[in-house]
Amino acid sequence: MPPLPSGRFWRAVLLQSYSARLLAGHREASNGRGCRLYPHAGAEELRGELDRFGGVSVRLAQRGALDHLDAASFQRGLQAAVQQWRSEGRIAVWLHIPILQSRFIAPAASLGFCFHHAESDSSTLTLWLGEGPSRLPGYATHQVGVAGAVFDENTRKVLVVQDRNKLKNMWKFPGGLSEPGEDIGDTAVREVLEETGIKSEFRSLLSIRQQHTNPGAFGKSDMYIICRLKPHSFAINFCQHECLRCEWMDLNDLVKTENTTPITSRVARLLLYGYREGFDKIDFTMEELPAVYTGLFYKLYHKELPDNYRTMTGTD
Ligand SMILES: NC(=O)C1=CN([C@@H]2O[C@H](COP(=O)(O)OP(=O)(O)OC[C@H]3O[C@@H](n4cnc5c(N)ncnc54)[C@H](O)[C@@H]3O)[C@@H](O)[C@H]2O)C=CC1
Ligand SMILES: [Mg+2]
Repeated sequence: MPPLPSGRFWRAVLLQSYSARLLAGHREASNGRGCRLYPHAGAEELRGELDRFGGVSVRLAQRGALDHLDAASFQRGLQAAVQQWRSEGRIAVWLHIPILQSRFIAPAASLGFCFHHAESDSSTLTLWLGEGPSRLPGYATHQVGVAGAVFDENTRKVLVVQDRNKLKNMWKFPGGLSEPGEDIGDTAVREVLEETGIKSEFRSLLSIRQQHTNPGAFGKSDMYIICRLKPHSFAINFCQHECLRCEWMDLNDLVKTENTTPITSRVARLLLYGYREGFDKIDFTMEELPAVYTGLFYKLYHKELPDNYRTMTGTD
């Protein structure tokens, strides 16, 4: 074995393979204390960083040092590293594995690592090292679907579709799954356009349904949000892949029909109430506000109130 670095460097790691040896190191990272795996003989460097909770995050390289490392050597090296992290009081290890290095998943799992999540090109495994049960947060728990109730106040008609791939042909509002980073209102407007060809504008949020272990959500929970939209065009050109039928239906007819889903029926009644009594009675409107994180903004949805609520300081 070659001489090991001393001082702040760790004393022992070792991933040994035909051509690569990796040495786990310890150093001051630019943003605080960090951990680092140092390769030998030109193999690519692997880094780990400490997070603010006392966990260590290791990102395996997409290519390079690990290409020639076999699973057994990786497992020995990881085991030594875990022992070191444990002795240093680290509370957890986050191991990010690019999809092309997936052969290291099984050896990590045999050391107690579990999947935390996977994206299209990588998976993230975790190992809890702290006391008691793991306090690491889970990954995404819900999918978000958004529908648009496009209501034309002039004709009292609302836009409805029937899905093509359903066992029962029920009327519902056009909608679909939100994309990462997409605002709720933008999803509603986009899905309505894609499914029906109708252009529209976001007005308010009407209802949120939360349903668990949804079969269409890969066993996760489903948030189904219905927005009120105002139409900007009226000529229907619906998506043949997703929809069987699409039409402008009188709101009274949608309220009365049995050929609809319970939630569509309920929201149709909500719309009718808003139409009669004023939409301010049913609308959750949106306001964009600056987040505590510099440069970021968020959308806040709540019932519209008289302006003086913004400056109220107490109950008097
Ligand atoms: N109660 C209601 O009125 C209904 C509410 N929803 C809600 O709408 C949201 C999802 O909307 P969607 O219109 O379903 O999403 P979407 O508009 O994003 O469309 C999903 C597309 O993926 C396709 N697809 C789904 N699973 C597939 C698979 N395994 N293989 C191949 N293609 C597949 C579908 O045919 C469809 O074309 C959810 O939040 C759900 O709860 C959906 C249907 C009815
Ligand atoms: Mg859809």
